[in-house]
Amino acid sequence: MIKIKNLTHYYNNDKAIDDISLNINSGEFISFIGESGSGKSTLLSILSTLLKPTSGDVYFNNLNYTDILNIDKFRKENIGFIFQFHYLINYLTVKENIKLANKRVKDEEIKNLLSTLGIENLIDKYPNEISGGQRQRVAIARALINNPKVIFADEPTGNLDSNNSLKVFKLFKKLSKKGTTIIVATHDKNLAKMANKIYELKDGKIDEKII
Ligand SMILES: Nc1ncnc2c1ncn2[C@@H]1O[C@H](COP(=O)(O)OP(=O)(O)OP(=O)(O)O)[C@@H](O)[C@H]1O
Repeated sequence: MIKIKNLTHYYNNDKAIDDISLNINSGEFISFIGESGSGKSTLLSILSTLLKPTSGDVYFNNLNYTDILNIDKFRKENIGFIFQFHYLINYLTVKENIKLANKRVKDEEIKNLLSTLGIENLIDKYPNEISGGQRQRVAIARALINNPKVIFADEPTGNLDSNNSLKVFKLFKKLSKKGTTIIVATHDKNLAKMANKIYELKDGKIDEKII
């Protein structure tokens, strides 16, 4: 589904990604681990179309990223983003925040999704009225509302306690079993183990495939 060929990225003269080639199949749950600065965020930014690599190619179902004509449409149709910091809008309710991703979505669908995430009772609350773990689940709901084919999650549990972190990774596992491709960067080796495959990055290279 995602094919990475000889991907290299420099920030000025510093090499952050060093000639990575990799294939990711549809429905796979992949974790990238590695020390701070090893290149995880850079790699996820490139794979999720947010950053153009210095050289190399990324294909999504054989479509080269460089050939995407309408990037907003492509992202909306294919990609869900989850970051460490949730970026919810404080003056919008949970429901309104989710509607930002899709104005036409029905309230019923939002309710169903929130219910799978165990937070249906928060639908009319504002972000500052709910906990950090709940906010992260709202951000995940927002990423899921368009049924993306692939979800990119960069340190999605970085500000969550272990219980909420586990819930998030269990949800990823469930989604991948239903066919969504999940690509996560995390520092947490134990959580990373819930993926089908773990790749360790070192100095911008894939150092080791753990599973
Ligand atoms: N915007 C930027 N400008 C310059 N250098 C950058 C930039 N972003 C990252 N880097 C550098 O690129 C390398 C890889 O960083 P990256 O953030 O991808 O690693 P990471 O594994 O995600 O780290 P962390 O776990 O701390 O988020 C590091 O040497 C970092 O300093």
